[in-house]
Amino acid sequence: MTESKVTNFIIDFDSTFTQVEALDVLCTLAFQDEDEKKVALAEIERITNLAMGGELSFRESLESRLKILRANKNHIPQLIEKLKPLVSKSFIRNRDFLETNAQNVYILSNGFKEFICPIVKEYGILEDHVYANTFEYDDDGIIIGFDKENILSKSKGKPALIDSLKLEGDIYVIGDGYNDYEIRKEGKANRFYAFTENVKRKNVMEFADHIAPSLDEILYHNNMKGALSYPKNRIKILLLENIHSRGVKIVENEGYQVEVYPAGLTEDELIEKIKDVSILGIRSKTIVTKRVLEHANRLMSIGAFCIGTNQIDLDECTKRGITVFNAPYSNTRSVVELAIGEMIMLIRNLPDKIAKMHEGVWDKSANNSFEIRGKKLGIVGYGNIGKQLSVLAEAMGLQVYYYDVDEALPIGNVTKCDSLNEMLAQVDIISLHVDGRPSNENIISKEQFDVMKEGVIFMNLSRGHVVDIPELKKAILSGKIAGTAVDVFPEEPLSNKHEFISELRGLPNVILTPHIGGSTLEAQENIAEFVPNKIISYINTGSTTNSVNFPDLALPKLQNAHRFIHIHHNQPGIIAEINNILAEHNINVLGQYLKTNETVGYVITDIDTKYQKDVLKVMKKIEGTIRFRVLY
Ligand SMILES: NC(=O)c1ccc[n+]([C@@H]2O[C@H](COP(=O)([O-])OP(=O)(O)OC[C@H]3O[C@@H](n4cnc5c(N)ncnc54)[C@H](O)[C@@H]3O)[C@@H](O)[C@H]2O)c1
Ligand SMILES: O=C(O)CC[C@@H](O)C(=O)O
Repeated sequence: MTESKVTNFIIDFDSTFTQVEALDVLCTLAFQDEDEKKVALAEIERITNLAMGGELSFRESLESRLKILRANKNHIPQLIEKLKPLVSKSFIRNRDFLETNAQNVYILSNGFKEFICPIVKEYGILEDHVYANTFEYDDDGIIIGFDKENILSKSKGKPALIDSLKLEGDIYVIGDGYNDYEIRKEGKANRFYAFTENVKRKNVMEFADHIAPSLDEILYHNNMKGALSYPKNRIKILLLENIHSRGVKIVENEGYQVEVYPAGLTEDELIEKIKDVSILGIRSKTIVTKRVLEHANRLMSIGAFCIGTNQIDLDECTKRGITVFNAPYSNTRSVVELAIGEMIMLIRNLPDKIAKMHEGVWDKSANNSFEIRGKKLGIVGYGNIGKQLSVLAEAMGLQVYYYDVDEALPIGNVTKCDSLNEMLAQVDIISLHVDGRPSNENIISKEQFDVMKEGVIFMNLSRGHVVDIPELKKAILSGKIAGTAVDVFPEEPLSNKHEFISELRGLPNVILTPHIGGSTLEAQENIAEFVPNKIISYINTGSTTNSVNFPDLALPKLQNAHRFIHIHHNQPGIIAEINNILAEHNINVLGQYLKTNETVGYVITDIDTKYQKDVLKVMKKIEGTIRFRVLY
């Protein structure tokens, strides 16, 4: 029989087991007056940080803090109730681990047993494994000090206490403070994990054997079974192009390692960055090419924080088992509002009138100024935006015509056209809302401009490459087009610092906008909520609902089961092989879900939690496997 090696975990309480410093919370209870509370809190925090950073002896800090506090016995039960929901998230998640390993888990704190014991007890931690100080009270129950004989009330108390315990096996310390590191420094522990889930102290992290943003990370690092199959902090997410802070918050709260960059990246820059990235978030500027994907060994998912996904090589993503999500509806209204505003501006000749006013020219006249009411609007691309525009335009008295390559049922009284040219020939205002598929390059070129009516208003808020720009310029200069609004361009600057170069600059009655059709705060916030939630759901459950390139599978929450997620090339026989392997390993299947598209098969199998782990290797080796992962 092989002897199992014992590992003892020595866990700090304040800001490690719980998210907060208990004495700070006690302070908020002890002071009724808000101003007094503020001053006291700031002072207590200052002293705590000095001690945690190793700049003040622990005893001095404790004495000063208790003096400021003036708390009493009656505050302790209230404090316990306040602290209970503030246990660190990863400790709450890993209650099973703490309970199962109670014999080797110790709390070692310079805090006080009176509030620590009732809290950690709920996580299976044994009362005689809690080492901490105790309060001293006066006759009125006011806290006046602490037991000065307790080794933990003294400087370097933690290493001395560990020494006195004479524990067998390895000693791993988990804490956020310098005094936790001191145990390792004094040679009384084999390893020190700087715990950063709640606070990050530079001068503690620099001494750590390992920085642990969660308890999950520590368990994973030690090959121990925790609540998560993979610690979230190991999942790196790169968010480019100034994604709204709401989205950044959501992924940070999920525990991912997040890097944010305000602009797009060039192909080479992205290749450099993508190597250790598991999730990439972009908007319309960053082009995700096959070459980029060849360097993206860890990439699981891409979030397009917009509608268009033409900037991503979707086929290559699918072949590599990378899911892509977008926000198909969040900014549609913003685009429609801009289109309505611009058609009014253009038909009234406002861009030129406004420019003249800024030059001091008062040009009051009705010449070439019209209402949009009663005019014919032609919409190219009757999708989500095109349809919404048609509804608003009709409500404003326009007669709406549309042309779409796909069968699209008309809404309201709009007129469907059978060909693009047929529509272009009869309308007064043209608005493009097609998607960015490569075959849409220059769908509006000389031939199309030629069939348009004289003095037409022309707008493109879809994608830059769909319009032949030199031909557009000719049509503007010839007077064929009376007003133009362009929001999207074949070449767009990578960031706000780069110059916008276009031959459309300086032309008459032309509105040029920097691809802001969807750039309203409402839209950006909606997108920043929608996309991360889709990705998180994919990572946590395997659900691919609304994915742009993957078979659509909405999966139930995982309960008392492990989930095998198998992505493979769509070829015959794989599902049979998966099931043969499961049968050979005597695995009890609780549920199975399968969907395929032309490129990949996506099979989810929920199984009983007890199984021989060697099946994992066998599953990965099935011929045609692209990716395999397990969730629990
Ligand atoms: N300017 C911006 O900031 C901004 C904001 C959001 C969306 N967009 C762009 O607007 C466009 C439309 O968005 P959506 O959400 O309505 O997309 P959508 O996919 O819902 O609709 C596009 C429609 O265009 C049709 N279509 C494609 N090619 C066509 C062609 N050659 N001729 C006629 N019809 C064609 C499709 O069949 C579809 O019905 C997309 O290109 C999107 O990227 C731009
Ligand atoms: O915000 C962006 O960069 C892109 C907006 C728009 O083109 C979209 O596709 O949604």
